[in-house]
Amino acid sequence: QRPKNFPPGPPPIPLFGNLFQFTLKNPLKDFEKLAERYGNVYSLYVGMKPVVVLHGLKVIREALVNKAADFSGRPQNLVRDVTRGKGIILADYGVQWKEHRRFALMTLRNFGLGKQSMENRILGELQHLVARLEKHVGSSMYPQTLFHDAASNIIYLVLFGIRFDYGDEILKVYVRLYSENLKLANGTWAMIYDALPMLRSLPLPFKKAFDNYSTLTTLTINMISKHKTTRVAGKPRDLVDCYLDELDKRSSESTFNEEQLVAFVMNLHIAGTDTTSNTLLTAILYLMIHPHVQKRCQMEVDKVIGNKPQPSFEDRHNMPYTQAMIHEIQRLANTVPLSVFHCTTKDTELMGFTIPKGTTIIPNLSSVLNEEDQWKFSHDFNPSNFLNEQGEFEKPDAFLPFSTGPRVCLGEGLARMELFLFLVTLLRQFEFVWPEDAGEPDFNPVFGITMSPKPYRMGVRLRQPAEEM
Ligand code: HEM
Repeated sequence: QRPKNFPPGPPPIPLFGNLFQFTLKNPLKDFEKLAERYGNVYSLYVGMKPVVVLHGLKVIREALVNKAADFSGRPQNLVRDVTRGKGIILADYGVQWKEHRRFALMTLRNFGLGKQSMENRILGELQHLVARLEKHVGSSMYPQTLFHDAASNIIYLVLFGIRFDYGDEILKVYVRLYSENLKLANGTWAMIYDALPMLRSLPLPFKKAFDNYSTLTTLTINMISKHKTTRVAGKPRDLVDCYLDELDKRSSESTFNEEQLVAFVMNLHIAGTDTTSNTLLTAILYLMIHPHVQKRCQMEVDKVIGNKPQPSFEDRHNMPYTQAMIHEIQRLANTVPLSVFHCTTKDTELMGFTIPKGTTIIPNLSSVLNEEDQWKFSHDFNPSNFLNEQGEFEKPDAFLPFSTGPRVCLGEGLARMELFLFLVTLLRQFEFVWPEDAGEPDFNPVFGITMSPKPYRMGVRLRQPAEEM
């Protein structure tokens, strides 16, 4: 029985709710169909638990922005149990979250979003990436691991000021465990965990998420301990040093403590690796299949960067087409399609429906990124979605890959800087081609909390700047 005046939805079956109505391989189409049938605010049952899905820009903005205080909690589920609500991503909408979010934003800013240091860390990593790609010039390679490693290194450079060699064994463990947990978190077993609490103590595959997290915690604690041995209080080199300085300043009642630091570090690593690298992988896939878009970006890159040794983030203001291409990639990559789930913090109302406190809310960001009346070309890959009639870069309101409201992605600034500097640097030096023997490209992504393109090979060629061609 749905609560009184609750959003409508398909009838659930006892115990399992609406679980069997979804193609677990990719439920996004099912979400689409349900919105057509029940409207832009509808409900589902995951087991016995009601969940409300928000579809389209208008509804998502109404909840996450206009009624932010009511809709910015995080629900109780597998991921939350694994992390015990520590850190930022899954913290309740309360003091711990607020203090850590404010600290993270401020520190990321001071370390150089808009200033030099962050940019230098990214550009430094890119030199390693370029050197590695040069080894593959004239042949083809699978870029997945390399891009993951590079994105992970950037977060590590921000957190600890260190990087791992590509293919490093510890890095492999990190990336594997994080990726496994991300896939587990959105898969069948996570739903079964949520739906059927009586199964939670059994040795079923969701136990792996707890084991993985425990290994990651130990690795992170070791990293922090090692970092402390070279730290000078009051002279921060990176984000972890800043946190330790903050710990020295705060009283014992503060929400800042060592356990939080471990979760905080892991949060930023997990949130910043798969998201950025999967977006980059999507970019290269589309650019290989649309060589005219690749070429047009390269012409713009050559014109604006000229003989400068490296691009800078400021250059984006003179590169409307490349900016449009990157945003269009983010729209289609749909990297975090269902956002991170929210939860109501009190009994509330939305679009005339009543939603009780503690209800899980799924903001379907995918529905906004593909919403027909919001985009000139909602179904195609077309950078013109982000260009006005004068060819200037323009960002429609429905560009929400980072979500919106107080929980909006905390790493948006860093991610945007990474995507720009990565793609401009790579397109400047290389041409990427779809290998002749690679068959038909598959644009259907692998579904998860973060979506990734299916593994593919990319052909790497060295290129000459346009004026020399
Ligand atoms: C293309 C790259 C990225 C995309 C598409 C992306 C997307 C998102 C989305 C959709 C959310 C959920 C927002 C919500 O709950 O409404 C989120 C949250 C978050 N992201 Fe990102 N993200 C990206 C990169 C990053 C990076 C590089 C970092 C690390 C610095 C990061 C850190 C976070 C954190 C800490 C949160 C939780 C915020 C909170 O709960 O207050 N993200 N991100």
